[in-house]
Amino acid sequence: MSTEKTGPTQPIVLRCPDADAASRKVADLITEAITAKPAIVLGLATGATPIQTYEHLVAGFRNGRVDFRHATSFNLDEYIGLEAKHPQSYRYYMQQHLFDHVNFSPMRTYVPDGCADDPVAHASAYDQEIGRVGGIDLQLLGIGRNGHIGFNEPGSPAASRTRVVDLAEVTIKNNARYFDSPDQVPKKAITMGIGTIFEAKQIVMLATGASKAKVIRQSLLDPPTESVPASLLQLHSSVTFVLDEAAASELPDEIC
Ligand SMILES: N[C@@H]1[C@@H](O)[C@H](O)[C@@H](COP(=O)(O)O)O[C@@H]1O
Repeated sequence: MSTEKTGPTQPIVLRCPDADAASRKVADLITEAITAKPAIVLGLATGATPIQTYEHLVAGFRNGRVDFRHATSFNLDEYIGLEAKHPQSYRYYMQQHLFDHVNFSPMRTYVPDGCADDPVAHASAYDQEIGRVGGIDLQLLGIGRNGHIGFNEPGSPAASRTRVVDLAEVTIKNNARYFDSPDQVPKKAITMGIGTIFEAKQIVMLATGASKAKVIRQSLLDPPTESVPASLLQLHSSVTFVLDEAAASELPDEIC
């Protein structure tokens, strides 16, 4: 793996041989951050991509390398209309892949409530809660094929806050693989805003697989634009893209 600042862009790019190495690298970055600040505030992501990272963190917890006792976490997003016990809810995902296996205090794992009576008020309270604990120290991100981060679809304002959003057609189609049929995919979600994400002190973007290669190239090399939300990350002062070879395959050699 090689490390280098990219030319015209701000992010650091770490290119790893495969998805497992990239996932392990992200788990190591999170472990180092928790070791440096046990009462860390983490921003966490869902999707297929970070599953292996969570597996490495669970293994690290079991062998005593990482301790979540004093940590707090805020997840990026949740589908509107899915209860915590719905197998496709992001709360369920987080319990299944991380929270049920490590020693986070259950009082300090925040995921937006997709069944809140007043989702608009809930989203705004979620944003305030992040501020109340002092902001996110390290935010983990994945990326949608259209460049979305969290559920900030193309066109989301750079200054947006945690809010209720409509999912893009392509996102509904893509996420349909997790549901019995496409019409079961919720059409709305609560997501941290791009402005909320930008307040994190450090951001780690994990992307693996050839299906992410084009949007990774756009995000790192094209001028930052709200049409590709992840490209706005070029404007953040502390972003690391951790990529496997496949996701990095459209980047010029000099970047990695
Ligand atoms: N809201 C999530 C995002 O936070 C995630 O980054 C993205 C990519 O998912 P995957 O890792 O499965 O490609 O999909 C979802 O829509």
